[in-house]
Amino acid sequence: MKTAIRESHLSLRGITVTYADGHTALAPTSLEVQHGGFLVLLGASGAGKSTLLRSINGLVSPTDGEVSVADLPGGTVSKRNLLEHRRHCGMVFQQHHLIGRQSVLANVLMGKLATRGSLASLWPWSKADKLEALAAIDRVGLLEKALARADTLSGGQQQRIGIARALVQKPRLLLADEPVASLDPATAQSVLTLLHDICKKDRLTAIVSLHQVNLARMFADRIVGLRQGQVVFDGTAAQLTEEAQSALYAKSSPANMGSQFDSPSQSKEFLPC
Ligand SMILES: Nc1ncnc2c1ncn2[C@@H]1O[C@H](COP(=O)(O)OP(=O)(O)OP(=O)(O)O)[C@@H](O)[C@H]1O
Repeated sequence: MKTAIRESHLSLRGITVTYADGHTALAPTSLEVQHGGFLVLLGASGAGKSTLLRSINGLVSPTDGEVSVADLPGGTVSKRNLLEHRRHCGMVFQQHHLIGRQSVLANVLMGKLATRGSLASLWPWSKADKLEALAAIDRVGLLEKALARADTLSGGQQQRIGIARALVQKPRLLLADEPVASLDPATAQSVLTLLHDICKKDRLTAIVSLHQVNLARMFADRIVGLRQGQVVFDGTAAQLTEEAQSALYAKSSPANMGSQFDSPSQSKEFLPC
């Protein structure tokens, strides 16, 4: 087990999530995630992709199991080191979670609160902080928009700013929950290309949930397929045959999961990690 933790960036062992209403969204799930990999989570709506991502950064407390991170003091994520874990864990959301009436720069600086604590927002940002935020905005190609209101940007531009906000945190692990779900196909591909290129250049470990199988095939080093809370596929894009893809999105429920999974995914409130 120790060897696996040393070689992996992230180890999930028997992570299980049953929500307060009795829904088991994630059956016991174990995964070893290697350093610097670009792992894509696929699965139909309600399969448990967001639940898995949120279990990793502690936005959801697993009912059972543990998450271990190679470079985290203590190794296993617990209440004691959760904040430290989140400092190194950037998150990109489907709906950006930008504050529309604030400037792009102010939104990106929010990413620094993960490393400084929320009280930092009570004091003016230092010049060094602003320069770092501007550098992150430049990396996503939107420096000329730094002083524009966030709500004047297009959806694709807003998602680029969401990426810049995660980057300013200097994460080691980047989690992205359907980051391109609300974009048109061409914009989705260009935003995902940007995210992929940055992760590779900075050697970030990335776990990205997607609905677009074609994009997963294009960018993933590894695809993990979830179906009704269980891992039913784990392999490369080449190994995801048409048959495996059909099985991943098949409608019928596994016998042991019951009808609790028939309801559509509910909307959820996310918080930055
Ligand atoms: N807070 C919650 N309370 C109860 N059930 C929940 C909660 N959040 C999610 N669920 C349920 O858990 C299951 C998995 O949801 P989850 O959002 O993880 O799936 P998903 O694969 O990310 O779906 P989507 O692609 O639609 O976002 C679904 O049945 C969903 O309704």
